Amino acid sequence: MSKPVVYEDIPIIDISQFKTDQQTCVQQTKDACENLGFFYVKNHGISQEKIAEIFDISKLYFEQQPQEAKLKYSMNERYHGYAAMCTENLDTKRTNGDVKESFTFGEFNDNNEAITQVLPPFFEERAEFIASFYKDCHDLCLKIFQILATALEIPQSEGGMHWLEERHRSNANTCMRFHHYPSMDKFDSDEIRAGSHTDYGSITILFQKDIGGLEIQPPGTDKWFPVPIIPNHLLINIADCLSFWTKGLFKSIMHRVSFDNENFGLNRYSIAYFCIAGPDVKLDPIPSKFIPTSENNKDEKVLTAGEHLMRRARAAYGSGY
Ligand SMILES: O=C(O)CCC(=O)C(=O)O
Ligand SMILES: [Fe+2]
Repeated sequence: MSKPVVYEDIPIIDISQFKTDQQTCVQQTKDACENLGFFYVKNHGISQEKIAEIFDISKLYFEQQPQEAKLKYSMNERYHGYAAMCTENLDTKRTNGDVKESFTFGEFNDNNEAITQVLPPFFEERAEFIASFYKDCHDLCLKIFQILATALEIPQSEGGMHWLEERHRSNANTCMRFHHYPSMDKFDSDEIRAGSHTDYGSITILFQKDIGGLEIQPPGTDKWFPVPIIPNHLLINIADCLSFWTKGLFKSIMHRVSFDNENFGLNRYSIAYFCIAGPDVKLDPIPSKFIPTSENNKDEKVLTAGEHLMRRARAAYGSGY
């Protein structure tokens, strides 16, 4: 048994080291994925100016667009678009709804056009910038996939360091979500900003700003630990598909966003980039010496990334979408 992890142990990975000291970078990342499934990255290549601008766009949208205009572009059947306050229960055992509103962007084409949804004019006017930010996020995920595939020592003949990238050639299910968690007049411990959940895709990049509240539950515990915001660092977490592909070696752990006595009166904004494999990509084990092989029952149907996503999204949004 590895030692219990606490939040102080959320590792910081300098991903520029993948070029200069690959062994250290790869080993640190592997340990982080096996222990906690959450880590910070620094020298990640996404400019602070762009991050500030994308937060400005998100804030302006939630603050200034009339509710009627938001609702006109409500989530479509692919869960892209606007989701009003309390329409999602990330913890499917809860029914009050998470105290947040969100807007989800699907994929963009090379002309910066959204291809899975019709964008509201407010975002259409800013589509070039939003698409370029989306691409920055994707490029960062591809870098992280190279590190993870290297860590797993996937044989060249099977795809080597490109094994994970290959499975993300289609970005059809990847999405970027703006969150606005509004302030509350009084602290109510029964309410939650985002109920406890694991993420559905491969990895998530989380951009937080100013106001904390994110908490994680280390594997094997029932305790929650706050995740501090570290300036200029991004938070990465392993999501379900990577846990399936590694048969649980990489951890997709429970996290939530809660109210506390200090933050309940403050608006919170965050942005998540959920990098998700192509819809038909199978979630069978990665060929790696670190992952035990078992005799697969040939008749057993292997779940695909798309099936897992739809199953989880349907549970969280109910039949409302
Ligand atoms: O807003 C946050 O900090 C986290 C949100 C989250 O975990 C999610 O939407 O999956
Ligand atoms: Fe999450």
